[in-house]
Amino acid sequence: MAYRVALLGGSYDPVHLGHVALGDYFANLLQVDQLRVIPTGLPWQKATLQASSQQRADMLALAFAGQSYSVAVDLQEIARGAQGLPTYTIDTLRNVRAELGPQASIAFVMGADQLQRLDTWHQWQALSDYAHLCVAARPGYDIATAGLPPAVAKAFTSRLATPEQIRNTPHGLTYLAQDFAVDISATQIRAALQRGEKADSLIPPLVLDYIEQHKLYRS
Ligand SMILES: Nc1ncnc2c1ncn2[C@@H]1O[C@H](COP(=O)(O)OP(=O)(O)OP(=O)(O)O)[C@@H](O)[C@H]1O
Ligand SMILES: O=C(O)c1ccc[n+]([C@@H]2O[C@H](COP(=O)([O-])O)[C@@H](O)[C@H]2O)c1
Repeated sequence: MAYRVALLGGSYDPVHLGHVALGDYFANLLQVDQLRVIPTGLPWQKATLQASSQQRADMLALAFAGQSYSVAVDLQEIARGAQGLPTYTIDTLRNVRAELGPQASIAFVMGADQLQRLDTWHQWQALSDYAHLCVAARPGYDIATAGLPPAVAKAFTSRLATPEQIRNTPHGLTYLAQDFAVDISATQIRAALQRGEKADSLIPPLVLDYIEQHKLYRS
């Protein structure tokens, strides 16, 4: 049987329980051999990040420690960022495809907020040449295809598939987890921490300890 991996890219400033739930959801749905979490290096569409690359990677490892499935933190985007190269998902997918070979099932996971702006991503129409696109609904973001840019709606709905089809195909299909509903964002957490609140219902305990030890997000 071909190798199966789900990729979960993000800024993770900081990682939160929404990310862990997202990883759990698709790791189980797709019965992956590995969940690969990939912190961005230079996320060109985001304002400056507060935590360093090392800190974001450290927090990710703590957040996903002890899951029942295999998890790896992939530092390739941080390495490219250190060379001054912007983080383009297409580059990451090309690298993972070259690493795992043509038969592996590779699923790139994102939230509904990113699907809504997928047509702004670098070479977005080529993403499906390398991976499946798996999207989770997110409170506050309309996932109905009528709310998507027409080209995204067309590309996404024409390739909708079942989890089984995604598990058994290398790339090119889409999936929408409409029942996913976790109302947590890193923006909300940064604001809470800045106000001196603990945000302990939103962040894994080991990540909260790390944030306190390193005095992150206080200003
Ligand atoms: N609560 C959530 N529900 C569904 N998807 C989510 C959720 N939180 C994050 N994601 C998805 O996880 C990926 C990484 O998200 P990111 O690290 O930017 O977190 P964020 O909470 O969206 O951060 P910020 O508030 O700083 O924009 C993105 O694809 C995003 O859509
Ligand atoms: O490739 C792009 O141009 C691109 C543009 C915006 C976002 N992304 C990716 O989408 C993922 C989630 O991004 P973010 O900003 O929500 O953390 C992360 O892996 C980013 O690198 C990718």
